[in-house]
Amino acid sequence: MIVTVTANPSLDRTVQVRKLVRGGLNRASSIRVDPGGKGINVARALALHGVDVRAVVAAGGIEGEQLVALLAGISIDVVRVPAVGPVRINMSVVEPDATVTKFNEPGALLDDGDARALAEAVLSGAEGAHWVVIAGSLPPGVDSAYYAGLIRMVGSLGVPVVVDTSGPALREAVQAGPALVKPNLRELEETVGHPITTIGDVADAADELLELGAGTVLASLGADGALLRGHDGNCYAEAPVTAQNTVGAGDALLAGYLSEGCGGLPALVTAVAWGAAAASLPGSAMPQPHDLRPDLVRVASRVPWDRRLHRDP
Ligand SMILES: Nc1ncnc2c1ncn2[C@@H]1O[C@H](COP(=O)(O)OP(=O)(O)OP(=O)(O)O)[C@@H](O)[C@H]1O
Ligand SMILES: O=P(O)(O)OC[C@@]1(O)O[C@H](CO)[C@@H](O)[C@@H]1O
Repeated sequence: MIVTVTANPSLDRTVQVRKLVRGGLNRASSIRVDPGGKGINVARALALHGVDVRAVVAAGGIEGEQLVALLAGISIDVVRVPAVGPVRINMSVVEPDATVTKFNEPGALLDDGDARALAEAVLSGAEGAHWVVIAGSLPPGVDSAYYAGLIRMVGSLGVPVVVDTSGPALREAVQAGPALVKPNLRELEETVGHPITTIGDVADAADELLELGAGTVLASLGADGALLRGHDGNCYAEAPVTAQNTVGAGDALLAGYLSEGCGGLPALVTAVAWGAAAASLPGSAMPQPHDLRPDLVRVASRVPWDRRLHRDP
């Protein structure tokens, strides 16, 4: 069983427009709502592939009820900690050329009692789990050391932890020694404090995370695929697809990696297939088995260290 933790979930509202007019009236031609937040997305992707998964989520208000209702059709054991504040709504505006403009709310204040209840809900069901996945931002009111503390507590149960977060919480979480960390390019740059332009730069930044305390680094590079770097080596893979909406692709990548229990290159190949499939789907839809195109995944026999990265804004 895999346990995911989402301290700051969301309802992901995706609005399609014909043209985005800044300062003007934008009429939507279609909308969709997905249950969101990184840990929730990892759980959705795993459940769609038959993996036994529990999602522990702090979810208050009627938006929290809606979030749980949206998850009802998927085989996830949802453990809801009824937080005081309502679940946020994150909006993506999509233009016909697939440009996505995303607005993430900070989320409602999570008070000390809620944060403690969330940690207790994680710990009470973590023993014997294959992984605990801590993913997404921290909501207002929660100390940046919260994830680091949770990693240490879960680690003391002998359960490996993966973390995917951002800002000061990411650096502190890495120092707590998670088995795996999944940064994207922006998160790598903010953690090491300098720009990254090539795959070689990604490897150097990943080395800094390994030195800080991470067991392995799965760096997601958008259209450039992903680099897996550990103390005993590295591998690189990518899959060219026509992207429709990349929101949640990093969560699908991570879920794919975890679904291959053995790690290493086979897990990276699965991860990239799941990430590319998510990027080619609308909204923050997670891929199902029939969406996957493993035939598109290219594994580099030699990592192209000097290759310059495509960058999203
Ligand atoms: N345009 C694309 N073409 C092909 N594959 C893509 C594209 N965008 C993303 N991917 C795949 O999805 C993975 C995750 O993408 P990315 O690095 O953008 O994640 P992320 O920033 O963590 O996303 P999110 O936070 O929205 O989940 C990449 O490693 C890659 O395998
Ligand atoms: O604000 P955070 O917690 O960093 O990210 C939240 C979020 O952007 O991440 C998911 C995609 O990875 C979305 O479902 C959600 O809207």
